[in-house]
Amino acid sequence: MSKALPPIVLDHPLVRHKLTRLRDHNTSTAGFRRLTRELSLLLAYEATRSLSLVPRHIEAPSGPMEGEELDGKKLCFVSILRAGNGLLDGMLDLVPSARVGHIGLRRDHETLEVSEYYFNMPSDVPGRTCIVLDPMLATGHSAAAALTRVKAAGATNPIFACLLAVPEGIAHMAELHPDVQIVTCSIDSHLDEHGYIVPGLGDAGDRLFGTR
Ligand SMILES: O=P(O)(O)OC[C@H]1O[C@H](OP(=O)(O)OP(=O)(O)O)[C@H](O)[C@@H]1O
Ligand SMILES: O=c1cc[nH]c(=O)[nH]1
Ligand SMILES: [Mg+2]
Repeated sequence: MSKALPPIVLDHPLVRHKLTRLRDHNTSTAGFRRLTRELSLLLAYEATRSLSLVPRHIEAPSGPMEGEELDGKKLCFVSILRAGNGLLDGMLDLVPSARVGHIGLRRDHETLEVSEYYFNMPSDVPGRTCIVLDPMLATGHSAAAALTRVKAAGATNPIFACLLAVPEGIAHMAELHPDVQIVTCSIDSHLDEHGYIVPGLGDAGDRLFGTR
């Protein structure tokens, strides 16, 4: 089997500070949303590091110069519903021209298997770099299912960006998608008996949308 790409972990004081506030169960719904948006902007900065550039000639105030611009088609962010939507605004703050796809995946609380209830991608995915978004990489079933769909739609070199990952989810992705670069703000300790990340931040969707 091919060797999986090692995950990239953001090691920055701002990320660690904001992540601690995010994990705090006293943080309000509004605070959780704001912190998720801020963290996703920092995540976008790292997740887009490998994008390629082409030369671009411009007239600077001091005269002509060879600058650079992003190569190829516009980026596509793919949100895994619901909680992936919490990462979208920060990503779009940094890359406003990106296209957006959505994949609805529901995790069964007993079996931890996922089922798809929605799929909507831009029509011209082939040749686009897709960054799949979900705050949580727990068992990895949701991320792996989403990556399978995004690859089938023709995405080139897809990337997976999350706030928290655990070794179990990273191993599942390494088995099924060793070519996918994972970018995360933290690798937490383990999963509990209900498939929740420890220490984690609770249920990301519920905290973002105030549903529990
Ligand atoms: O790695 P996994 O074990 O698959 O778990 C991670 C998934 O669980 C959560 O979604 P959930 O099913 O709770 O849906 P929600 O976003 O609608 O709350 C989370 O947002 C991920 O999509
Ligand atoms: O800890 C977890 C695991 C899966 N989904 C969440 O929202 N939180
Ligand atoms: Mg949830």
